[in-house]
Amino acid sequence: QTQTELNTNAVETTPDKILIVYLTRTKNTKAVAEMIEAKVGGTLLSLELETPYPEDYEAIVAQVAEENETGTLPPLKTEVDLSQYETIFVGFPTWGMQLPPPVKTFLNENDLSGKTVIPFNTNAGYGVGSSFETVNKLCPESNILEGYATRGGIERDGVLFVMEGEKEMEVSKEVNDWLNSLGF
Ligand SMILES: Cc1cc2nc3c(=O)[nH]c(=O)nc-3n(C[C@H](O)[C@H](O)[C@H](O)COP(=O)(O)O)c2cc1C
Repeated sequence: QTQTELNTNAVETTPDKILIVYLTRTKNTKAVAEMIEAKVGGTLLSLELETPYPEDYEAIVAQVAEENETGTLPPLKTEVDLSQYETIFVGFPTWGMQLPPPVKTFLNENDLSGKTVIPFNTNAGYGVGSSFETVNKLCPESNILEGYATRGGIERDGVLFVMEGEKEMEVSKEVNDWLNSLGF
């Protein structure tokens, strides 16, 4: 193989042009974000709300359901200038089988057109729901690459952070394989 052929699948970017933005509550998605950063470099950015969600699980579930129903986009405290970034990883938990409202806010108020967008997700075992589809919809002019999802916590059952020990090793390997398959 020639050098050109070897590189056909390579994502042509440098760490200073990579942003890893994520929403997290119990830090599972954050752990995946850090694994991505360990492999490709880039800048980590946690999405924070102007008004944080309630600590109580039932209360946040109710509030998110209400926001999803009414299409409310909760204002973010986090502001970022995306102009220097070419590749944007967007990480989030599944909430109510959807993309969490703060991530909808982020994708709504920032222009990601012409950029490469790569979603990643943790969930309680019910999958990504409509979240990846919604990323596609909210980034119509972006080059969206295959996402990654894994099982995280099950807060409903009191299972919060799980990215340690064997699980952490397993996810870390999967994340590496996924990033390799994308050409990183
Ligand atoms: C408000 C809320 C709604 C959730 N809805 C779902 C869901 O619909 N499906 C699912 O599999 N997990 C659901 N979960 C569980 C989270 O997706 C899972 O615990 C995830 O790993 C949390 O990521 P984090 O630790 O980065 O916050 C929900 C969690 C919360 C707090």
